[in-house]
Amino acid sequence: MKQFWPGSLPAPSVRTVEDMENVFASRPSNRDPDTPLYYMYRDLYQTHGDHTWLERHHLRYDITRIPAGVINGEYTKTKGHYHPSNSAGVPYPEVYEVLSGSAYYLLQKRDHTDVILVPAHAGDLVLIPPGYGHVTINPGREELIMANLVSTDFSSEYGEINEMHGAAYYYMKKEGWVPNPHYGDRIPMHVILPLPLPELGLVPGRGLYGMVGTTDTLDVMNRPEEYMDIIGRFCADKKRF
Ligand SMILES: O=P(O)(O)OC[C@H]1O[C@H](O)[C@H](O)[C@@H](O)[C@@H]1O
Repeated sequence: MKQFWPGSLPAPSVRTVEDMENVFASRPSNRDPDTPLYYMYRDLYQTHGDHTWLERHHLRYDITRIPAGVINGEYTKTKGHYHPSNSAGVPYPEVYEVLSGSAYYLLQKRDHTDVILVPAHAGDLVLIPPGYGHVTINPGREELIMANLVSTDFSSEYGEINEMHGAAYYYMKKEGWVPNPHYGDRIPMHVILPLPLPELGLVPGRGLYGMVGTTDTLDVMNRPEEYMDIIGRFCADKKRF
């Protein structure tokens, strides 16, 4: 972690097998419920000036570590959640950066009409568009380390993902992508590659933390309604899986 975060890190929040048991394709019966699955280092800043800037812009920078692993045949992943809407009625977006390893970002529209897979590698930036629930899968053999910038003005919503036993697809070691039967008919899956979105300041090779304290348009995180044409361009670039 030292190469991604200078100095000390706060104690992480940990998701365990018990926290995740209802979102896997099958309940991980052979694992100690206290087994840690991933680690979230939240609300990070390097200087007091950065902290003030982040607070003033209602933003949070986090790092998450997802060790490689397979639980009951399924690759390790985050629990998954949706974001609520802001005062303009538009759900909050989020942006991720893969720091190390590789990731599958599985995004799904709240009305279950669309599923988008974004495969990403170290250096890639991935926008979670407003209205898409999201799960991050570690499909590799290496630990996945990723960062995110997100608004501090909301709490993630887990209810629907819990009720549906996870996202619309499970990524299994043997079978590959398996539709979650709780969603009924198979929802079409599309692929989008991580796209540079220079209008939002999202340019590959430039770290997310590098945007802290600058005048770049991280404004999208709290006022997505002002950037829907740019976000629409990202979503329109999808190819049938
Ligand atoms: O909330 P989960 O579904 O467990 O997903 C985990 C991720 O969620 C959000 O994006 C947080 O900002 C991250 O810090 C965290 O790593």
